[in-house]
Amino acid sequence: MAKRKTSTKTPLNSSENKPNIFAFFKSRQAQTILGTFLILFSAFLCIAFISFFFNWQEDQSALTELANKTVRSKNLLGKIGASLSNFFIYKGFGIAAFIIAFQIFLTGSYILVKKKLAAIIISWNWGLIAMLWISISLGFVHDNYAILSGIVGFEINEYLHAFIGNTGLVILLTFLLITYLVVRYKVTFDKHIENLKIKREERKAQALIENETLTEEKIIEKTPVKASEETATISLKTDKKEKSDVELSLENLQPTISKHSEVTTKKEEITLNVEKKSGPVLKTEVAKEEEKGIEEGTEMDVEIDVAIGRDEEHSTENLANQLVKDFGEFDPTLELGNFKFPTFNLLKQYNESISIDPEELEANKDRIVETLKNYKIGIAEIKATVGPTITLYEIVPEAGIRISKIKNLEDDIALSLSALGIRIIAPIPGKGTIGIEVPNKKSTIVSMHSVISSKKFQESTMELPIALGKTISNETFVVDLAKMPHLLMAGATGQGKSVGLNAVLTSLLYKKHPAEVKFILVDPKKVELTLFNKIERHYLAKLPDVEDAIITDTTKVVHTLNSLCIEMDNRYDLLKAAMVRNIKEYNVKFKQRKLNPNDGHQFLPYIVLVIDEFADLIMTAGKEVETPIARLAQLARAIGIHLIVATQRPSVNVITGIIKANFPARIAFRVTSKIDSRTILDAGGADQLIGRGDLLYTAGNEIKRIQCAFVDTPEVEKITDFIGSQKAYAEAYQLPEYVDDESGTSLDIDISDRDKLFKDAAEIIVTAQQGSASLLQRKLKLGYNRAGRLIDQLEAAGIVGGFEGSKARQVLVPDFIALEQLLENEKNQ
Ligand SMILES: Nc1ncnc2c1ncn2[C@@H]1O[C@H](COP(=O)(O)OP(=O)(O)OP(=O)(O)O)[C@@H](O)[C@H]1O
Repeated sequence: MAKRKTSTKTPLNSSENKPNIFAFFKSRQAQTILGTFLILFSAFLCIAFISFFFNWQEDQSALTELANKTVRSKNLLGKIGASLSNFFIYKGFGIAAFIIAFQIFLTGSYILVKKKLAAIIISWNWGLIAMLWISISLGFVHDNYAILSGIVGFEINEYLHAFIGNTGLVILLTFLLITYLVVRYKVTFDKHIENLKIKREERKAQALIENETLTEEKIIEKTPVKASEETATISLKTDKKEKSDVELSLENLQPTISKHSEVTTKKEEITLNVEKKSGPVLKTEVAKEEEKGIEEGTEMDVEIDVAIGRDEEHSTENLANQLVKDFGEFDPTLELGNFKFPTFNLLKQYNESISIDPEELEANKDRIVETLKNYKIGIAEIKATVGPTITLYEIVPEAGIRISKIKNLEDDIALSLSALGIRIIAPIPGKGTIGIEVPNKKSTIVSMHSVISSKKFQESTMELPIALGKTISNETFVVDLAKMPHLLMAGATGQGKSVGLNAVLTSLLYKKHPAEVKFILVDPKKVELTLFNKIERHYLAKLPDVEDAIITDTTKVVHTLNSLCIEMDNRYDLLKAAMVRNIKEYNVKFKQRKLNPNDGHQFLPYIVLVIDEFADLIMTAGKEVETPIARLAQLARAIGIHLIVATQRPSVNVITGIIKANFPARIAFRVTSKIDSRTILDAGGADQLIGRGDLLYTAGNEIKRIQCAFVDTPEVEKITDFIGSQKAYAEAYQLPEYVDDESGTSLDIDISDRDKLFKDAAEIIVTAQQGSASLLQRKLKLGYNRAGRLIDQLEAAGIVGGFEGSKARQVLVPDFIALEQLLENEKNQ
């Protein structure tokens, strides 16, 4: 029973299995197998075809005896390869038979990537047509080589030749080729004709744009004829862009086009797609244009976009460029265009050839060697470099000797050498040697003349170059004050500090035009810097309504420092408005006329604040000077304010931590104790200097020993006379006004006690209708305290409302007339 049941079910199962076999052929597995087979078969054919071209004559006998095992074929793929090739090439289409291999490959790939059957059929159609055409053409060109055209090509060619002759055949083949290209690849002549037209129009438009100037643009906007020309140009460009989009899309879609007649409809669809793409972005504009009755919305939208972009570019760039073209770059030195820099002959020349007695050298060497030997330090090598005031003996100790041992023996070695000013550098940074600096018996003066006239200084491109003196190897030492960015100088009395300051100032006078740098000189001793009074209207900066440009009074120093802080804030505002990071970039932009002077922009000179005898100031004014100095030192570098602070007493209560932290560049002349040396340099050594301009310089890392250039008072006098006798500015550079807290009174309500800028402030506040202290700070160039006090007075006068936290105060006076009335009424009361 059971058996029967099974047997009855079998036919049913077999009928169900049938569609399953078909299903297998339809499955992806079968498709993958078929696709792979076709691709490999195409490769097989290709190899066979290529091989056939080389061996077809020898293989003829093999082809006739296919079944005979002993007859071998020379074809790489044997007899099968040879006979397939013979069939497709010789008896078929010649060289064009490769298209068959290619079509098989394409079919295999299409199956693998699941392309539709229709696509495969279309591809075969085009392939076979191309194969036929090539075969006939080759038959025509090489009628002697049947292998190239195959028998099919050869025969058809012969047949056609008999009917239409050679010329007819050429015409027919050309026509067929063009038809093929036109139908298959949509090659039309109008595209080329259009391209030619567009190119010509573009050239015209380009010429038009190039000729446009700023003024012409304005005319274009006003004149409808020219405006339409511009529109025409842009629409032409747009047309071209749209076309290329369509072409691209068509190419991409080509394989799916099955009939020639579909081409036109497809093209329409694609054009629509392009419009849809740009649609959402420009939707509102489309609506606007449609309202105006313009049919082709997209084209107009793009036009508007392009026009806006171009206008913006021209208005900003061209204005600055045009100004530079018309007037050249802004020249800050123009006002004193005839200013002459001081000449070299104002500086005294000394005999500067370094001469050292060889005996002295030898004796020093012997003593060094001997002294070190006493401490059991062997020397492998010794080398001497003779400088203007000292000679450096470089020692390479014997292997195994610890450097710290030599360092510890510094005092003993100095004693043995019985000379002042021995400094031991163990090891010399960057070298593996130990340096012992020994003063020369006869020192040479380094003249200011020699350092100023040196190539290094004259050709320097630094912002604020300072020729400080000469190094131990007799090279001119030039540093940039702008990079330091602030300098601390210390040294006991009579060691060359004032000469050092003069050297710094002289360097700047020789290199910088009065328009480029301004000095603020603070000299509590009242004698050192007085000579510079003569160049007040050229190089000095001072507070308004102050008699002397050189500041000697402590209260004035406090005012000046606070005023500098205001100047610093104002400069930062200018830099911010100009969107630059530092004074250098700002001035470059200003010179290129990219900043409008009507917006408050002006060329900014560097400001160098020199304070001699800083200790005196700290003793008398304390925190009052320390706070603004620290603030300036912290922030002023970017806006071109640089400080040079000199002191006799480098003790910790003068050079406080906060000052020290902000003055990375330091110069130490000879000091009296090691502690002082440590305070100024964070290292010993300054106590070992020999004085008379012998100094140690550090910019935060390595310490360098320099012989300061010597500039005497008569020389400085000559220089200041030379400059002072020339045409000057009307007055010294004006610093912003500063009124300190104490000068205001608490009785602000009293009209007579009001700030003298009260009326100006009231007018500014009423005009702007905004009661803020920062507005006054900006407009009147005031400090925060004074602006705040003015606001209080305005409040007391009933011009602005009460304090409202972070919000600006309310302005209670609506206009100028009301303000005038209010102030008049006050007076009458
Ligand atoms: N670079 C130098 N080369 C040669 N001699 C120098 C040099 N610098 C200073 N001297 C000598 O040292 C003397 C004192 O120098 P300077 O007046 O600069 O000292 P100072 O440190 O300013 O003293 P004080 O603090 O008392 O004013 C000068 O008169 C000069 O003779």
